[in-house]
This record gives sequence, C-alpha cells and structure tokens, in this order.
Amino acid sequence: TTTARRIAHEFLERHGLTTIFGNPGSNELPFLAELPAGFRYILGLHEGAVVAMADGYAQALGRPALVNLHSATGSGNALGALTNAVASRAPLVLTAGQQVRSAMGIEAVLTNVDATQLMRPLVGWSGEPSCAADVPRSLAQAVFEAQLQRRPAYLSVPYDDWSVELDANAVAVTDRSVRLGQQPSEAQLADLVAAVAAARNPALVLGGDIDAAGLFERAVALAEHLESPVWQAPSPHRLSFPNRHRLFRGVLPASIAAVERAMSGHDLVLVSGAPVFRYHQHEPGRYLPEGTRLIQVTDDAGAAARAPVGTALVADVAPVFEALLHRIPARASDNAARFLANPEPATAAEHSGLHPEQVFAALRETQPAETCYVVESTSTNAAWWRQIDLREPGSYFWPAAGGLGFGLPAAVGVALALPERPVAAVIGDGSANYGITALWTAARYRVPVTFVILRNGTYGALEWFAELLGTPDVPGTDIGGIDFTALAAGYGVPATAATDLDGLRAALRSPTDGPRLIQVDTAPTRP
Ligand SMILES: Cc1ncc(Cn2c(C)c(CCOP(=O)(O)OP(=O)(O)O)sc2=O)c(N)n1
Ligand SMILES: [Ca+2]
Repeated sequence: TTTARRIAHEFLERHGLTTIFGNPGSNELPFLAELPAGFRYILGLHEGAVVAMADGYAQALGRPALVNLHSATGSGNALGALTNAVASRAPLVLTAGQQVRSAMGIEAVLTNVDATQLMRPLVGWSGEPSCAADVPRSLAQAVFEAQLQRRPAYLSVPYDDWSVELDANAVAVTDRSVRLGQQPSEAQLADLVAAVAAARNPALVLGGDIDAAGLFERAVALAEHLESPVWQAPSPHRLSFPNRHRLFRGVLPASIAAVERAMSGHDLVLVSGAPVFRYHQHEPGRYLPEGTRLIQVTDDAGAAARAPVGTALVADVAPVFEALLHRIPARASDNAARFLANPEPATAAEHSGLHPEQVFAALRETQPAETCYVVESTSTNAAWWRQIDLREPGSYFWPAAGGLGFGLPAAVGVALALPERPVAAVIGDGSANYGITALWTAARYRVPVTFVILRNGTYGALEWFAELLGTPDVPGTDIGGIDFTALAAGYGVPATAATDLDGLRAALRSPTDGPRLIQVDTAPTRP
C-alpha cells in the first residue's frame, strides 16, 4: 500500500505536471508535503496572479498546467483570471484544499462549502472525491478532462485524505493515459476542398487556436498557395500569421458591421481555429455581405454549435490545411516583397508623453526578433499592429476574455515555460494593477521579463467607450499619478522611468539577466 499523496505525486510526475503555481493555506499543506525532486512550486502572492501565470505557462508550452489554491477564498480570488483561461482554452488543473471530512458538515473554518459549485460555470469539470480511496482517480479525471475539453478543471480534496494508505486499485490510475484525435473524414475533406477550390475570392480568417496548434507556418504556406488575403479573427488572444506579411489584412474589427464591411467582395470566408466571432463593441449590421458563404473549421465543438451564421466542421485543423495545400493547384502570386516596410511612428506633438507608436517602434528596433510579447493595454491596439513586426509562432498573448490582470503575471508564466526565449510584457498603467504582485514572483525566481508600463494616467479604452456610448461624463477613468518604479522597487524588480525616446531606447538596450520594469509616459490614444 501507499498513501494517496504519493500516488497523486507519481501520477502528476508521469504527466509532466511537476510545476505547481500556487498560493497555499493550511488545507493545502498535506498535498504539498514530500514533493518529489523535480517538482517546483512557483509562489504567487494573489490567486489571480497565480492562475494568470499558469495560463501563460500552459499556452506557451501547449500542455496542461497545475494550480493549487486555498479553498473557497483562494478559489474565489481566481475566478476573474479563470475567465481568460476559459476563453484561451488553457488546460489548467486547479486543485484546492478542503477541510477534513468530519468538519465539513459543521462548516468549520476553511470549509469550502459546496466546493464543486463554486467555480461553475467557468470550469469544464469540477469534483470532490467521495472518499480518500477515490482521490487519485479523481485527480486523474481532472487532468484528463482539462486536456480533452481544453478547459480548466477543478478538484477539491479534504486534507485528511492525502495520508490515507490505499491499495493497488488506487495505484492503477498512474498507468493511465488518454489521447484525443479528431481526424476529418475523406468526404468532409473533399467537400471543403471543393468549396475552397470553387471560390472566386476566398478570405482566410485565423483564430488563436491556429497558433496554439502550431499551425502558424502552415497558415502562411496555405495563404501563399491560395494567394488569399488573411485576417486575424476579432479580439485575438494570440497571433496566427506574420502581421507585416503582404497578404495580412489586419485584425478583424470586433463588431458585426465592421466584419461585414471587411468581408465584402469575398464569396467565401474560411474561418479556422476561431469562434464566429468574438465581437466586442456593438455595431449592428448583417453578419455577412449578401452572397458571401462562411465555413468554420475548429476543434472546439462549442464554438461550432453557437456560431450565428455559416457551416462548421468540428475537426483538427491541420489535416484540413494539408488537404487544401495538396489538392488545390497553387494560384499565381505577384512577386511583391513578402513583408511590408514599417511606417514611420506617429508622434504626440501636443502631449509631453510619447505616442504609443513610438514605444512600439522602439521595442521593434531594440528587442530580439524572436521576442514573445504579452500585451494588455486596451487603447493602443491600433498603434501596436501598425508598428510591431511579429514573424514567429507564439509571439503574442493577450487576455482571451478581455479580463485585465492576465498580462503582467502571464508574462512570468510564459518566461518560465520558455526560458530560452526573450519575453516582454506591454501593460497599461490601469491593467498593471490587477496582477501587480507577480512582480514579486518575477524577482523571487529571477524571471527575466522586461515589463513595459504605458503610463497615460487613464483607463484610456473606457474614455473611448464613453464617447462611443454617448456617456462622456462618466466617473472612474482617471488613474493619474501612480509611480510604478516605486511599486517595482518595493517588490524587488529594478525599474527606470523613461520620459523621452532616447531614455526609452537606452533602457530597452541596457543589458539585463533578470526582471526589469520600464515605465514610459505616453499620450492617450484611441484603440
Ligand atoms: C478585471 C477587469 N476589470 C475591469 C475591466 C474594464 N476595463 C478597464 C478598466 C480598462 C482600462 C484599462 O486601462 P489601461 O491603462 O490598462 O489601458 P489603456 O489606458 O490603454 O486603455 S479596459 C476594460 O475593459 C476589465 N476588462 N477587466
Ligand atoms: Ca492607461
């Protein structure tokens, strides 16, 4: 016999879940005891930062990530960050400690009352084992559910279970594995190939799942093969195509009318790896222009079922791309240069701060081409896509549900997942506050992230929305006067304040082997 804890650790080790992102309470300590060599615990000081770090880590690695939270209070603190992990389809395995079994009914302090309901409807599965003997199997089920659904799963475990001696049946689960394959049928491929081949002027719309599936380069090959224009689907949480490529037409604006306008003239819209669509600002219109057909290919059955227009094939996208590449003759392409030149950055003449385009041009000019950017700055996206020049897979992450508090911690998670890749976080001075404690984690584990804080003193996007919604005089958008260099110093991260372009470039160029924060004053812009 062996204890539930040793079986659980063995199962986690076999499935590569040896990095634990967590913030512990007393209920969690018996699970965290006797961690085998090879496990590492990454401590976050707030559960929102913990889950955001795990989300960045899981997305960067393309594998499940393990999280350990403190009962109800800790799990509740994580709910906001979980909205992003649901939208990014991050396979997070959330575990939380529960009071001892005999004290749950009387609701002793630290009882997670009705634990399996707490995280719904955000998690794809949540459970609490009915007895200690079922703990290892329940943990395995949480891991497999997260992996199969590509959605966070939640497991609550009474802390007196971990030390219980269990028999061979409980150990059997350590040998389990589960695999998922969604190969389209020959008939489904033939239908799709025929539709695209017959299209006079097809448009390709790519979702974040294309980058998540490692299909960034195949998407470029397909677009060049078909000589088709490419858009990133609205509200992207990843980039699935080089944003300066001659065929790239930009990020689809996140409104119904704007998508209709962008698709005019195209008789077929092929949407791959994206919901149809993640609109944001409400601008009524027709979903598609008259005569335009939409086909969606995704391995996300829910996204296919809830789409308001078009037909959908639920399958892995890779075999679909290969069929289109090999069964449709290549279309002639003009010999234009593959990538477009970058425009001169706009300036903010009438404002003391820099224009965000100047900041982004400085990043492009000073950071390595393979830098991975984690961005959370909600009024600077137009400036960002005009000036940045991303040509590698996995180069861009954004809070997938628009929930702020992802960017700063997720950059730490990405850097922990990819220690060989430069990582920069580009964070608004509003967004930075929701996950600011991750600076301490970056300092503690010396995670070499460059945090760039864009300080325009406002919730800029909300000021734009206030105008759009005809409510210009709303309160609560002025956040001026925060000193992020003092905050960073307080958490142990070296910081500088840049007020002009030379100062910013010098700071970006200075050598570093650990985390650093650069606060740059910027002028307000429209999203
Ligand atoms: C957790 C959370 N709280 C509040 C908001 C609402 N919100 C807020 C508060 C925004 C302003 C963010 O300001 P920023 O300084 O990070 O960026 P900009 O100044 O460039 O808009 S944008 C937005 O949707 C949110 N999305 N998520
Ligand atoms: Ca701001």
